[in-house]
Amino acid sequence: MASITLNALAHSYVENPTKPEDYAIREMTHVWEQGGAFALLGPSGCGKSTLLNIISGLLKPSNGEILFDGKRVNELKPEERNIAQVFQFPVIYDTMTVFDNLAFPLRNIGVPEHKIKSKVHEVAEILELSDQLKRKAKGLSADQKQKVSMGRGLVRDNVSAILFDEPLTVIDPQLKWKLRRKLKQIHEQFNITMVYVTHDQLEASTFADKIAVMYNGQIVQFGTPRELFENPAHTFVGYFIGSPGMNFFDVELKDTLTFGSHEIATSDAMLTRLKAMGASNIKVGIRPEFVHVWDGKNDDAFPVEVDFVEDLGTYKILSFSFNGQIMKARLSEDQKVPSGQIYVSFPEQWTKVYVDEYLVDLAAHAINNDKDKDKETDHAN
Ligand SMILES: Nc1ncnc2c1ncn2[C@@H]1O[C@H](COP(=O)(O)OP(=O)(O)OP(=O)(O)O)[C@@H](O)[C@H]1O
Repeated sequence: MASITLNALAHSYVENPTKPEDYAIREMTHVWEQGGAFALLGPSGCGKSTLLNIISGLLKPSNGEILFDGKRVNELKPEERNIAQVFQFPVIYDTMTVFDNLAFPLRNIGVPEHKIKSKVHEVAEILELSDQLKRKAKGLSADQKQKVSMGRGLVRDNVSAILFDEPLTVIDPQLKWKLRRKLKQIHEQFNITMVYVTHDQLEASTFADKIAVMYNGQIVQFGTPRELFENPAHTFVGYFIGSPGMNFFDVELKDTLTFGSHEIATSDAMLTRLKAMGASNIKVGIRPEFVHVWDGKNDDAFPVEVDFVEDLGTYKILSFSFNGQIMKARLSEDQKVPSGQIYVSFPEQWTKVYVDEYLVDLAAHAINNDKDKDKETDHAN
């Protein structure tokens, strides 16, 4: 087991990178703590595989360091890093038996045959492969093959971490949840640091305790599934997490925040902060789940026009036009289906403000200010 630290890490596939867009990984410092179950979540092309390959040693980063338990491993070859990697497509030897496939990494490093036998049986038991050990791998189903791939990582005692790169891509949907549960169980049993790469928010949140959301070569937020949902640190997180994603609209900072002729309720502390920042490019975000749809007329709410209502079985998604922009609200099953002009409001607690796409987090700002004050007091003493 190991903690994995990325220290001022950056990577470009371009020979002489000059601008941020030249980098597949933009400079980042990040820690995956020892023994955690993590997900790296982001859309295609955001840099997930590049980052995994750098950690496992298949790719040398252009800048920065990778540390396992605080020790630099940049110069170590993949086989010296004790990292197991499970890819989208199972990497196994079709002509070998399941037993021999699982034994392969141990035979490679000269482990005695009696130890191999007990380890292979132990891992096969956990993966529910015991009755397949004598079979040739060729005849296995895709999910069984992927389990063998995982098993090849788990047989080694000295594995520091297991990296999963979209491991369920080739698995039938009805078997996915089974394998996901297996992975979770393996994590609990082995207490190994696991990093699970995916573009699927459901896979990420069912597997991981903490998710790193990646966008344009950067980790824009690292938090629990709940934190990502309730307090997206970047507009991309709001948009990417949730179904449908967060509503965003551009607002202007005057005496208050305005959207067209509408005033958007926000605290005085927020207005003071935005003015102090000299903020322009301001967006307000609210999740469809938190938009309040009133049953009747309400003078304190915004009049909006219903566009259409989508019935998704246990809930409905209401699309409405507010100041010419289409937004969404989630209605529960028993809520009245509205039409025509209706009234909606945005509870202040769930109305988030973003400047240049990043959340203006007053709570974090207050903590940092307190820390700065403590430092000043320390210096004064
Ligand atoms: N070998 C390569 N040479 C040049 N550019 C590359 C190479 N591999 C990846 N890239 C580029 O680096 C960026 C990040 O790619 P990467 O494969 O790491 O993203 P990803 O998030 O894993 O995407 P996907 O889910 O599609 O695999 C992309 O713009 C991609 O085109």
